[in-house]
Amino acid sequence: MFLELSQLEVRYPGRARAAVAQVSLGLRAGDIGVLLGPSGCGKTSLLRAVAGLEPVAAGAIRLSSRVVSQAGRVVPPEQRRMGMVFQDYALFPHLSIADNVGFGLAPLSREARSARVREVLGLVGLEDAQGRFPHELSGGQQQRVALARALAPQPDLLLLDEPFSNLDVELRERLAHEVRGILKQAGATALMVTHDQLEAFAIGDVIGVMQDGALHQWDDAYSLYHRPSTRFVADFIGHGVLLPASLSGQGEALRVHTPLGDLQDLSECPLPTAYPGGLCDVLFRADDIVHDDASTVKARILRKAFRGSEFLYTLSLSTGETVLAHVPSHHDHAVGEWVGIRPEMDHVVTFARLPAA
Ligand SMILES: Nc1ncnc2c1ncn2[C@@H]1O[C@H](COP(=O)(O)OP(=O)(O)OP(=O)(O)O)[C@@H](O)[C@H]1O
Repeated sequence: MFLELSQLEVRYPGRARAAVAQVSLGLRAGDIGVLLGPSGCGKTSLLRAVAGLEPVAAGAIRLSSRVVSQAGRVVPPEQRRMGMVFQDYALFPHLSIADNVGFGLAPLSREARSARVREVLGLVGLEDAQGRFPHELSGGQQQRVALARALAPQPDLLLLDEPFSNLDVELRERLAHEVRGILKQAGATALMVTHDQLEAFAIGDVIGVMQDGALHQWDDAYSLYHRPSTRFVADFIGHGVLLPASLSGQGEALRVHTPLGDLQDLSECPLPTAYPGGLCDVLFRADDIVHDDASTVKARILRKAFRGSEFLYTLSLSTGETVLAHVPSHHDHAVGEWVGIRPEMDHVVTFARLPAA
């Protein structure tokens, strides 16, 4: 692993709870990692610790197997060969784009510096902007300049702190895709913080979901969505609900009884002995529920949200539970109508029931 965090803990004076608690993860060279989570979950504290801007209370941060942070010892940021991109671009307003990008290249000769500036501005698609000033560029262009400036000295690791949060929602996801392309072309290893899951999915090879300082899962986007390892991840990523279910039998006779009927495809399903009395909760994603007029399971439409090619229906079952379903938008039913639905899932994701409150 290029970047390795082991049992990392970050604490602030006077705060009883750790801002980052026992986080372990590894990022391979050339990979883009993303830390995702709600406000206050500790992602910025973790990024700042990796940058060397925050001391660590316990555990260690290693870069290329060398310890750069542990309790009582922090290699300063300037000795870590890292680049940083912040949400506010932090460009120098009185310097031209070329001078902004060349700022960290002082040790190079004038020729080498301007060649490198041209090269990285080419990488971010702004080779023609060299002589312009930051205020003459759009927000998205300024952020690409900030990226070029961070990449210019060829850092070992690039850290990005909510780099798109000052941009329009539509621009964010597009820029995230573009930045991914740029980082891959530069062969950069990067760690980014965001609270926006579409951004995280667009840019990350591996994504960590954090809550209350803890890292719940460090995985690719597909696994976070389809194989969430905790209830929090299941709830935080994508649309879905957890419904009470019971497991019975084993082998071919293994059954999952749910309010939507018995589930057929049981790959990855634990045995009934995994839960007391075989009672558990099962995750139903909106795309696990198919609209089927022939189905005996009926649900009433509570709400519907138009998403272009599909509707996101919120449905109430006759048993009282609420489920979500993505339905192609040519099936345009009215709120209050009863429609047939059936589950269609690739695999079953189960969690232990929460103790009754
Ligand atoms: N300098 C500080 N001093 C004391 N407590 C802090 C400090 N910085 C952050 N915290 C606390 O540490 C916890 C984690 O904060 P952090 O900024 O890392 O979260 P975050 O996930 O990045 O949130 P956001 O998305 O809102 O920036 C929070 O409870 C926060 O109040």
